[in-house]
Amino acid sequence: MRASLLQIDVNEGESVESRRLRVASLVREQARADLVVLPELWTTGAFAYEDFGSEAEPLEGPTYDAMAKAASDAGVWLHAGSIPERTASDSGSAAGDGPLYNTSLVFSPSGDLAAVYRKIHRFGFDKGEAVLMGAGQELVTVRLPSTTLGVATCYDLRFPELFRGLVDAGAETLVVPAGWPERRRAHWTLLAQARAVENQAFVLACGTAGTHAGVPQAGHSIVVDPWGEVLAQAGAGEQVLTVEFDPGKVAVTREQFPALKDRVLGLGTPRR
Ligand SMILES: O=C(O)CCC(=O)C(=O)O
Repeated sequence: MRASLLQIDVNEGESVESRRLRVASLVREQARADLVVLPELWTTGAFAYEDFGSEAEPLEGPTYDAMAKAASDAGVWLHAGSIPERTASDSGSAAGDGPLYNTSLVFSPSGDLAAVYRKIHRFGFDKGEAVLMGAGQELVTVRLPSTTLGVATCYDLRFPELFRGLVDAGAETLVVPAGWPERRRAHWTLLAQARAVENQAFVLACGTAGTHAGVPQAGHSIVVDPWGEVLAQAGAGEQVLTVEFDPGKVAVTREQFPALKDRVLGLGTPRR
């Protein structure tokens, strides 16, 4: 399986529209890949909180259209990263009045929508995304011909129980688009390796480059195998990180070192 992670430079010097066009043409150039992965909130920038409202799109908005077409033009599975999604109000009366979500879109090689994942753990504690966006409620896996993807977004990487849920649902390749900041880059690499080792799964973690809203981005997108080995890691700038890997290695690793089978569930709370 050949995967290309597109570590996009997200900065205010480029309009959302130009970036969308540029990213679509970069996706089209990856026709030799089976799977292409984009970062979190690459239209606005994950820290550009002030733009979330004005740049939010309905699910089937301009980014959806551009990415569906790019996926089918290239004939690739495309995890199109995430968009700030504007939902309809609960009453359904006026499209666009409901909560925002940090929503990931996955397209099949024919450009059909294969999955939608709304980020479960919102970043910012009591500000930023945590107050501006709603929380997703559902774990999402996507069946590809050679592997099952489990999808998560950025801050989700810190919550191992989410990944265990994905593994229980059959995930073998964990895909994590992110807009991770440079100041916590060490955590990014460490957590990507930890999620791979503990779940005996591939981790494909794709971040952004550049600086937006005054926050330098970590870049250093990373691909880790089920044994925790780093197969490839990007540098700091915009980069296409391409790797080939054998998805069959997940089953082999889980068979040869069957730690997942030794899980003890329902341990409860410690006795005082
Ligand atoms: O957990 C972190 O350090 C970064 C998380 C983040 O930037 C995000 O989820 O947007």
